[in-house]
Amino acid sequence: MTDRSSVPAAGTPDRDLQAFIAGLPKAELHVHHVGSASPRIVSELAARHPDSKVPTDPEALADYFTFTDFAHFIDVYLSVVDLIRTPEDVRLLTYEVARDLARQQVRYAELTITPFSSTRRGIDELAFMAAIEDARKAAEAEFGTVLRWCFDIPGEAGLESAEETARLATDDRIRPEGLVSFGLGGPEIGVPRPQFKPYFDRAIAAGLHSVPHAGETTGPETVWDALTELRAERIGHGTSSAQDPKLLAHLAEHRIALEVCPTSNIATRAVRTLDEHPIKEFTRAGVLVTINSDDPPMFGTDLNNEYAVAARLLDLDERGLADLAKNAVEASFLDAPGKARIVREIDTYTTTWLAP
Ligand SMILES: Nc1ncnc2c1ncn2[C@@H]1O[C@H](CCC(=O)c2cccc(C(=O)O)c2)[C@@H](O)[C@H]1O
Ligand SMILES: [Zn+2]
Repeated sequence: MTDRSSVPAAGTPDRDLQAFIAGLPKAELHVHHVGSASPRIVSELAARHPDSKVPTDPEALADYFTFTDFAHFIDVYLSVVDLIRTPEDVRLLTYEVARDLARQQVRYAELTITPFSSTRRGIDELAFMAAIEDARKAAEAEFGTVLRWCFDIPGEAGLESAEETARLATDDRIRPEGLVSFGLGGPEIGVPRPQFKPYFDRAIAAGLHSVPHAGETTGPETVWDALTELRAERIGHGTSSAQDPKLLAHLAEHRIALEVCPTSNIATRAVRTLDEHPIKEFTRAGVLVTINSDDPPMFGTDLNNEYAVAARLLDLDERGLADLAKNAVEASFLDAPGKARIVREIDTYTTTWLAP
């Protein structure tokens, strides 16, 4: 067995609670498209492209997905991005991601996609949009899981990537029907958030929600920048918010949710250990916490495991877990009837589970 000691095992030894989580209807708000490629899909694509340094053997892949720091994680991430070369690769990846989400009883997911990374590698932009939309519609019809898109700027790739992402997200002839939000990802160090303000302004004017990553690998000032300059409605990670009580109070007062991804933070070494993760400080301050998986196969996790980790860190029972699932529904960009339907489902499931 490959050593994955940097990644925590399942968060709780309580089998009943794990079974409850497995069946709990959920919403996933922070999960990356390419970062969700299963080991099977990655191996298959790597075998198809022997020039790639990505291993084809699943055992070797687990080793390959062990990261020394955040920069190393991004290097590895981009080597997987390099495997996706045709619209059919994009369609297959998207459809398989939806299948994995459906298996975990995820009813609704906002998937972060970086279209710049694909168009700059030569995939035709309209064929790219058609591929994700085709997969979205097939997944909804076949699995009942509703997918929506967040297009993110890979900030380290510079303003050229911001311009391209804004163009693809706002041009009516190109933007896909499932697009609901606009994001910013990649390394934060040396990539100040305020420079992206004009692009977020354009996306917001076009009706998109603002959901940048911030405070994952830098301090709380980055989260403030995301709020004031990029008009963030939710924050990706926001881990360092715990260092600033005024910021926590602001997030709580304005119901700005944090998209917390505990195992990701350990795997990329943004946080040292799970026990040092500030999630408890967030809930204590009254911040709306949502639980997410980020890049699940790369971090040896899935959304169900993230709920198990949260149950341990926050000492939650079934009702507490159901409340976490409802937080994600509340913070989602689903319409009101859609939210009410999933909340009802969560309540019915929980009541039935707890009935004597
Ligand atoms: N935990 C995470 N935290 C932050 N981001 C995360 C996380 N997980 C996944 N991502 C993704 O990583 C991408 C990074 C891509 C990037 O930096 C880059 C730089 C230069 C060139 C190119 C290119 O494509 O040519 C790409 C982001 O866009 C984001 O979607
Ligand atoms: Zn992320």
